[in-house]
Amino acid sequence: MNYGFIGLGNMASAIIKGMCQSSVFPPDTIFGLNRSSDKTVKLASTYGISACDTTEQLVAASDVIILAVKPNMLESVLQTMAPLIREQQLIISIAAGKPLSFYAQFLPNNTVIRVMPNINAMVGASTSCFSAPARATDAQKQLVRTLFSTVGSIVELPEEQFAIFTATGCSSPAFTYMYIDALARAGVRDGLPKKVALEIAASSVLGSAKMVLESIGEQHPYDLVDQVCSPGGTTIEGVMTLQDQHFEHTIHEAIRAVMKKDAALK
Ligand SMILES: NC(=O)C1=CN([C@@H]2O[C@H](COP(=O)(O)OP(=O)(O)OC[C@H]3O[C@@H](n4cnc5c(N)ncnc54)[C@H](OP(=O)(O)O)[C@@H]3O)[C@@H](O)[C@H]2O)C=CC1
Ligand SMILES: O=C(O)[C@@H]1CCC=N1
Repeated sequence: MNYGFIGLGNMASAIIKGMCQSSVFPPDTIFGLNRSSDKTVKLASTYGISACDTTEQLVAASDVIILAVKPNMLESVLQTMAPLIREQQLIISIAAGKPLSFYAQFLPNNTVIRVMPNINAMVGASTSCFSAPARATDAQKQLVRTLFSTVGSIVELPEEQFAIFTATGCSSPAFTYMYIDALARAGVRDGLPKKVALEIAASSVLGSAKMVLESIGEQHPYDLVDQVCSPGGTTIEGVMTLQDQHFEHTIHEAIRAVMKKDAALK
């Protein structure tokens, strides 16, 4: 089975890295095509994947085609692909916003599966989901699970939940990076070197995420908050300041803004 990536930016590079580092997907089964050739050349030399110069070459070589261009490039990519595609080829798209019905306009005879990974795929820690049409076979869905398991975890969701998964699972790393940097910056103000402050903040966030994951169903996150807040202590001052400053509401509004933009991409 051969795999062809169209678009070799941040996400495709992360997925190709995961595939090549697994023992499941040999590099000689992976093909790549990018608008500018520098990224193709780099991935070919780093991982040993095959570089394609044209859509014709990539489509001819691939059993599974992974679309990893920005949503605004999809229409022209799909128009170029449509006359070249064979019915048995599986299409996987990781683009935000575009529903399965969008792809069916261009490729009515092919199975298209939407996958939403996140940028933590770069370190093998993506939280991913996929939505498949009724026509998708169990083997096609299993292939998607196997492929994206090389860069983290993956669950199947109904397409109605794809946008909120994208916001809470795949846009949120940006918010979390901002939070980590804000903690570190505050540490710098009080004398910590930035590198040390970042290590402390990121490590604390990692541990906190582990605590939440290991207590789901047993303790509410606010039970954990209460365990940090000593009566009359220091942390409660920070917690109440965050509440006064609408910390939670700000996060909710950020997710709402992501959802609004996602809907506009359709
Ligand atoms: N970044 C993220 O956190 C996530 C992104 N996504 C989705 O993944 C997709 C890719 O995002 P990301 O990797 O961040 O974006 P990038 O901009 O890093 O990568 C997109 C790549 O597509 C290439 N490209 C553009 N047009 C064409 C074309 N016609 N043929 C071949 N290659 C083309 C670009 O080439 P060039 O080098 O010339 O610019 C670029 O390398 C998007 O649809 C996004 O919604 C999904 C989950 C998370
Ligand atoms: O910002 C974006 O459009 C993509 C979708 C999820 C993360 N990044």
